[in-house]
Amino acid sequence: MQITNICCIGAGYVGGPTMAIIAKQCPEIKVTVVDLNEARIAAWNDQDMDNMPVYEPGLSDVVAQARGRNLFFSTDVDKAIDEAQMIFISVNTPTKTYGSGKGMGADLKWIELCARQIARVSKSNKIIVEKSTLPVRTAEAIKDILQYAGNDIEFQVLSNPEFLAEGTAVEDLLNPDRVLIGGDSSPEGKRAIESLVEIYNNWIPRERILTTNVWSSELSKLVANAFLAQRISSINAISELCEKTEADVNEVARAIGMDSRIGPKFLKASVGFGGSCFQKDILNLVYISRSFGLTEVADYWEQVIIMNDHQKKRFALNIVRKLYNTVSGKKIAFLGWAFKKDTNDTRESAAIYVADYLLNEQAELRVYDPKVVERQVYADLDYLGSRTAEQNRASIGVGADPYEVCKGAHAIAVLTEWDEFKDYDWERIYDGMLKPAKIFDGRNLLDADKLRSIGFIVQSIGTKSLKKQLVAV
Ligand SMILES: NC(=O)C1=CN([C@@H]2O[C@H](COP(=O)(O)OP(=O)(O)OC[C@H]3O[C@@H](n4cnc5c(N)ncnc54)[C@H](O)[C@@H]3O)[C@@H](O)[C@H]2O)C=CC1
Ligand SMILES: O=C(O)[C@H]1O[C@H](OP(=O)(O)OP(=O)(O)OC[C@H]2O[C@@H](n3ccc(=O)[nH]c3=O)[C@H](O)[C@@H]2O)[C@H](O)[C@@H](O)[C@@H]1O
Repeated sequence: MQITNICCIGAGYVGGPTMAIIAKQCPEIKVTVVDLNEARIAAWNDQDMDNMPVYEPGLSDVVAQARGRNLFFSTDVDKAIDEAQMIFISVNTPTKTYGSGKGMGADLKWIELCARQIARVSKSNKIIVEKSTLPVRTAEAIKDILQYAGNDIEFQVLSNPEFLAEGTAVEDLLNPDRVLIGGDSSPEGKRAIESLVEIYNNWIPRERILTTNVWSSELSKLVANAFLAQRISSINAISELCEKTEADVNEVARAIGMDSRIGPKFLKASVGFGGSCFQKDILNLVYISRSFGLTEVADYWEQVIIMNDHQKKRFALNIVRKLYNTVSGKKIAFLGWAFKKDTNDTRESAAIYVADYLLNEQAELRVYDPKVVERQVYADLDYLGSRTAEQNRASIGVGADPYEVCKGAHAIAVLTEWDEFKDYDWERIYDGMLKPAKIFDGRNLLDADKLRSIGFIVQSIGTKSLKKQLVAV
């Protein structure tokens, strides 16, 4: 089927950028992105590109090019469903916070609501595309709901998981390693797969478009994220060993990464991975494995999360230890709050958990992040529920000037690897701090030797310098 009208339910970090790129690359297809969240849709439609709800390098240009031509953002979900031949479901699938599977399984209520709405509104045959990350066999539930709608409409359900990383979404979407499409092996299923292949084939070579059965596609997405996160937990585990042995984790990562069987990517030791997906998707994998009675499999993958939690806590406790075992009333400046650079997304950011530990120790925190606004920092802490909103606001401040944020601080903690941090006037920052001025670099981002020559005491993750500095402290 030649697709000329697409709708995407969910205008978030995936729905927005993904559809913007399809609209850019396929000017003959009308793409409508819908969401229940009116403020979000208004922000996507804002003429001032600085107000876009998702910050991604290069995205505002893509949206500016296609919006109003063949890319539309709307809250009229029914109308968009009715008109579309192909409907992407790109809604949130967070970890469940209640009932059975609480804290482990994916909450699929928004997926089910979409399926019911599609079943209710549709008057013509449609291809439904799972873009959200879903537990394996979710397509079965979606099919059930659609089939029992009783309206004699033919629905094909495809799985087309998204592999973009935030901060590089535009680049990843324009030039993906692969596109994965899972579908039925029936003639109708194959035709549906082919319709989606044709869309991607407008800019992605056919050999990079992989087609599989639905279940392999659904499961591959969870597995890809689990493997990526596992590499980070592996190198973070080694970072702790490096600190005890005077090995340098950067050197170890380089040495092992040059083995082509291991490869150099995703070996950067850090304060711990964050983001909306790694933890949720691994927990989901663990939950599914346990539900099949696969205890060893579940335990194996759960360790990736346990190690990540340990790394975040270890970083925070180290700050306390190096500030003479108390941070009560001490000012600590946070550089970065986003879960990685080049995004305004803070979901599951390591910064939130490090802040929470330090606030429990009665530290006074000041935060600077180039893209995260004050209300988001408060919302993230309030969501944890560790203390009241008033208490959070009394002990953490957010500033728009990094020099002001660092002024009078006992220590600086680098939580996000924003490039601009490297280029600051570090002598000026040093002059404004209490002495000894300490930097805890959770991203191994800064030039530690240069900072030391200024007078800072620098603690990086997994480097021998940590031990040497210990002696100095
Ligand atoms: N954030 C990322 O980088 C990636 C996310 N994913 C997956 O994509 C999915 C979406 O993730 P994000 O875009 O980050 O989530 P998000 O939370 O940014 O966006 C989801 C949007 O769906 C809307 N929504 C929920 N139910 C709705 C309904 N019934 N009708 C209309 N709109 C509805 C919400 O209002 C929200 O704006 C998740 O399953 C996630 O695991 C996959 C790859 C990358
Ligand atoms: O399903 C998803 O949501 C996406 O999850 C990740 O993308 P994302 O979370 O946006 O960003 P990553 O670059 O993977 O970084 C995740 C976290 O790991 C950290 N990280 C990454 C790499 C590394 O070597 N070390 C490290 O600590 C980052 O700082 C960040 O906190 C995957 O990389 C995407 O392929 C996937 O589509």
